[in-house]
Amino acid sequence: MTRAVLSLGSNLGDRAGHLRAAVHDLDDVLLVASGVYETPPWGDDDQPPYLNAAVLVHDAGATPRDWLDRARALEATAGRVRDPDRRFGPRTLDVDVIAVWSDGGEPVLSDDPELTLPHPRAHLRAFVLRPWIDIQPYGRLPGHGWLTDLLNAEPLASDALAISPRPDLRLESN
Ligand SMILES: Nc1ncnc2c1ncn2[C@@H]1O[C@H](COP(=O)(O)OP(=O)(O)OP(=O)(O)O)[C@@H](O)[C@H]1O
Ligand SMILES: Nc1nc2c(c(=O)[nH]1)N=C(CO)CN2
Repeated sequence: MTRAVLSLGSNLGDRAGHLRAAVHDLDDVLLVASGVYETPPWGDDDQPPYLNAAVLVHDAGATPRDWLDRARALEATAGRVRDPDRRFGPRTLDVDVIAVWSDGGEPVLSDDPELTLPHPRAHLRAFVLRPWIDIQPYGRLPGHGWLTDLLNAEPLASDALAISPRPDLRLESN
């Protein structure tokens, strides 16, 4: 049995539609969805702004690997095409497995390149932590500490200032 935080991002096509479709697809495991945020591109400036959100999901039978498979399936449904020359380039939908916890609430740690847990760049990304803190205000990023501390320290504090809530684009929560 595992819980996971997944991060959702889109900056191509019907951005809000891609996020909504992903959340709809996760309906059977969804505990709560964050607000939607407009965020400047991170890691590759020459692309449109993203919409980002985060979800907390739970499945009695899911292994950590099942969450990755589910994330990939959601990206495929959104027609994501990978450009090998642009690692952080534009995409219809990006779903990352940010952190996973076992039944007892212990964080799952992994250095497997196929599924690194927690996600190796989550602590650098205000676009991940800002939505996440909506749904877990007392949340901790395993190995890095409280979300509040991470978001209130540089460089993320400055990045967070450039993030705009989009209350007009609410996602469904169960
Ligand atoms: N926690 C994780 N969540 C999602 N993918 C992961 C994770 N750890 C390792 N990966 C691997 O990373 C590879 C690249 O994933 P992807 O193409 O989504 O990267 P990206 O979204 O461009 O970059 P980033 O992972 O930095 O957001 C995938 O093949 C996947 O197996
Ligand atoms: N703002 C923002 N920037 C990104 C995002 C994302 O979801 N939001 N995803 C990326 C993929 O690695 C690269 N850069």
